[in-house]
Amino acid sequence: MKTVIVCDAIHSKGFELLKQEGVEVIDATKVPKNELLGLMDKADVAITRSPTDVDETFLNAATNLKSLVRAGVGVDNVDLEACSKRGIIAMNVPTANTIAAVELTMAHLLASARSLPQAHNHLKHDRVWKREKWYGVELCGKKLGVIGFGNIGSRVAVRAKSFEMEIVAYDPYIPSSKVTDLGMTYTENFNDILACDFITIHTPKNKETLNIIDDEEIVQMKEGVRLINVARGGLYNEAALERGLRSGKVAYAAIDVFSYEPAADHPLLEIENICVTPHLGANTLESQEKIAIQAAEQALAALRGTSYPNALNLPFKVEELPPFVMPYVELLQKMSHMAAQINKHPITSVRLEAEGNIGKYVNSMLTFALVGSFRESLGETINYVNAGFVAKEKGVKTSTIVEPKSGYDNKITVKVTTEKGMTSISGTVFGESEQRIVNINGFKTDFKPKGKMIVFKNSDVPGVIMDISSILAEHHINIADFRLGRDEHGMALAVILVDEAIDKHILAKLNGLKTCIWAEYAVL
Ligand SMILES: NC(=O)C1=CN([C@@H]2O[C@H](COP(=O)(O)OP(=O)(O)OC[C@H]3O[C@@H](n4cnc5c(N)ncnc54)[C@H](O)[C@@H]3O)[C@@H](O)[C@H]2O)C=CC1
Ligand SMILES: O=C(O)CCC(=O)C(=O)O
Repeated sequence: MKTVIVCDAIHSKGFELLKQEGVEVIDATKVPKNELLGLMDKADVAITRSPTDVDETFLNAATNLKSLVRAGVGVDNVDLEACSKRGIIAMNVPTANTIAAVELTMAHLLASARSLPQAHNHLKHDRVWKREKWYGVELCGKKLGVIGFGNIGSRVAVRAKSFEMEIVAYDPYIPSSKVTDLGMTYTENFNDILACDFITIHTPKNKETLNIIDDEEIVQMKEGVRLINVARGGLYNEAALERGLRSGKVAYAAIDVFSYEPAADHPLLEIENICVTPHLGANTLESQEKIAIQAAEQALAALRGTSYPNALNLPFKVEELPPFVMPYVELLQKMSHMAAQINKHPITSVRLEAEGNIGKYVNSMLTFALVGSFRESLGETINYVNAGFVAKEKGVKTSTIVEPKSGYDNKITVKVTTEKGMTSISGTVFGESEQRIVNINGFKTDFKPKGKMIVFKNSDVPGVIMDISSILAEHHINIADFRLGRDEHGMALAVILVDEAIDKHILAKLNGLKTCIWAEYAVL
């Protein structure tokens, strides 16, 4: 039975879904993080949230892990490269908590304009009714700088615009029209953001965005600027923010996320003019239910091996490959697997050549050639995520090239080179999905890449077919199909499809025939 470990709290609907499907579920949501490691080797799939760091320590303990579902958006606490090296497919759940995070940002934006928590505490806890102490500012007519105009940032902007704010958006990775079509200002100049009255950030946390607001930026800001962060701690340098707040340059900060969490002892909590929440961006009932269901569905799909929704570390996006490419991809993996079976030596290079429209997709397709080539020696441990890493680690050279057409609308050729030489196999697809291997090592052929087959290279002299068939008959091996290709140098190459498996003794007898150059066996 397959096992899913749930490392952090998710809505009960997620647990129900997993249990309905009959998988073993380990509920580790209340297990301390140091004890969690002791359970990780049991899991095929793990579901995590922000409290669980998926780092080398976690992954070293997760010896059986095939997939990981981060039940949320941000993957700054998931070591994607370490996952890829281990062949672990990492997925996130990118949109289920968008509205929850957007609405919390709006709450923080309003709180920051009116010092809501401070006014609340003054009345409720200090029992002081002092209206003159709590003068705020209006959002209407003010400029809101939005850094990162993705799912959350763009929706915050739309809501803020309805409060009659003027929106200035900075996001170098989107077309400007995404902003301007909404009647907002797009800028490539970060200084335009620094000139705003309110600034909110909605980018991932990475090398580029860490400390994107630091002392230098705060110096350039307006006196009395208000800063909101519902994305990740550290995007605003926390020490710089503290200095800005203490000096009064920053009038107010509203912060949901911290560079370390839990952050109950964080220095920012000592500051008066700040509104803080303990990473509540995703914490609405609606969002938690949606995330848990989607995370469970993704975990189940991964367990079935049928799909990997929102996979983050596949070297290609399956959904971006047009349907006509899919049979080629499958054919390529089979051809590469065949090449590795008939040339069973350490692989030194894998080259993919393509003719026709299929040529546009050679780079994505290379992964499938690598998986096929390594399948023989590495079995199921090789997959689409780690194939590139394995090739690099083994020093296997890879290349792709688009060639002019040579008679087929589309043709792919994989050339697998080992210490003993190169094996070249070409294939094409007839109609929508009829896969055919059409050439092996320069010998024309035509057969479906399926079943048990002997590949036999020989001197093109009379009697060879009889010699082969009598050895096979002697061992009660039925021939299902026989395809012969000949060249102009007196050589021939036969692909003999057989009904029964060929063992090494039969193969040795075939190789012992006087006319045989070599004979190999492959199963597809
Ligand atoms: N507080 C919380 O509980 C939550 C926090 N988050 C955080 O919010 C972040 C944003 O989430 P979404 O909007 O869903 O992600 P998204 O991927 O839809 O949007 C991110 C945007 O940031 C932009 N971006 C990337 N690098 C940038 C840079 N250097 N400068 C400016 N823009 C840049 C991207 O182009 C993209 O448009 C997540 O990465 C996550 O860390 C998300 C959900 C809940
Ligand atoms: O609830 C969580 O795990 C945090 C949500 C979050 O920060 C995210 O989705 O990026």
